[in-house]
Amino acid sequence: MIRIDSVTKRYPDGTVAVDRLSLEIPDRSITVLVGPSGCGKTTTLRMINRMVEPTEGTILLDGEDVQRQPVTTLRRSMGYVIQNAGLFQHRTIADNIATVPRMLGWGKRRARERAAELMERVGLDAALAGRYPYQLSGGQQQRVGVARALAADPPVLLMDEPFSAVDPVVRKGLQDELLRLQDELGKTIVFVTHDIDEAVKLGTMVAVLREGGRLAQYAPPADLLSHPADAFVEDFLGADRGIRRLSFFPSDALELTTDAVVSADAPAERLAASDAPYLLVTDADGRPLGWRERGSGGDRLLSYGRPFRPGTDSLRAALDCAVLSPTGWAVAVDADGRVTGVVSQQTIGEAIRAAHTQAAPDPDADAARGEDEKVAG
Ligand SMILES: Nc1ncnc2c1ncn2[C@@H]1O[C@H](COP(=O)(O)OP(=O)(O)OP(=O)(O)O)[C@@H](O)[C@H]1O
Repeated sequence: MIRIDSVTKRYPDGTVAVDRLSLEIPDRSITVLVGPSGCGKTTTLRMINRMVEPTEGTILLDGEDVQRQPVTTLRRSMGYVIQNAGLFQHRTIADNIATVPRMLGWGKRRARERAAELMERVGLDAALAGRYPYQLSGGQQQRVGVARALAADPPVLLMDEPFSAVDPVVRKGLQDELLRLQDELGKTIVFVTHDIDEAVKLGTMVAVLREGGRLAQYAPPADLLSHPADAFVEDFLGADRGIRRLSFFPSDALELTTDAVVSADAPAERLAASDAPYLLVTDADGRPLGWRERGSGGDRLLSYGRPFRPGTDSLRAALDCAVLSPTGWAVAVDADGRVTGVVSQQTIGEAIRAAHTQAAPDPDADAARGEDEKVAG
């Protein structure tokens, strides 16, 4: 939908912010531009809606050169969200959200209804509608920023470090919310961040830029983690690359066992009969209570840690549960929190090896990717 074709931006003082950048931004997905400070992310984003004009190259939207489109029409098709939300401080939350619909000539009532609908969509309490931005938390303001950008239902959303100014917990909530919203709305989102974890979590495609505004790599996040194009990308991805990549593998193929799971009200012989070193004890509803060490007297139970949900959680989550568990076994539960089985670190290790083998790319595909990268770079 958006095609950036050999675009360069040289500012009047001679700074080359973006250097011959080419990217195909797929329709209805999140494409993340990531890289160190000053590598040209914001400049690239602003060239898409023509807040900055390229020095060379073209940007096509649905096959049409954005330079040939009137700026107002272009910007109406693109919501824009920035860090700290950039809200109008003297307008209420509802009026902030209704800004673009009102500009487009919508009646007051319709605009207000739209604002209410969007507040619900982005998880804001309707009671906040009459407040002013300073009366909201940073995270709430950021949600208003997203709602405002979505108000006229533009097909494209440009987001420039939208979640950078909030604390990590709020940030995670906003990221989850964006993914949920995107599932519902299917916008074409271009998202700028300097945080590689955010990029890997949100992006369908991730473009890593390096200083001087050059493209270092453009790939889906799992490929980025498994095959960084060079030392710069590898360094930028940081530590724990292997572990982080496990987030892209599902945990539902893990072989669970119920041999070591017993109900607290099971007869004592059942506990004694098992030769497992640890037994997971559940309550009458099948929810986990803790681990009992074989041969240990009394009712003392070891913590079962945090369980994982096969089908929803990744192999990374399952491994984390096993690593955190005092027994080395992870506990699997269903949506109601009832135990469906347990799995050892060793079994998880085998599943990881199998996942890596399945995911190993064939050499031809690798060679093709190398060519693409050369073209893109
Ligand atoms: N109006 C301008 N005039 C001159 N140079 C500029 C201008 N705007 C940006 N630059 C320079 O262009 C380069 C790229 O800036 P840009 O803001 O696009 O980077 P960025 O990757 O978004 O950075 P950050 O992560 O710090 O926001 C930087 O060296 C910056 O100093």
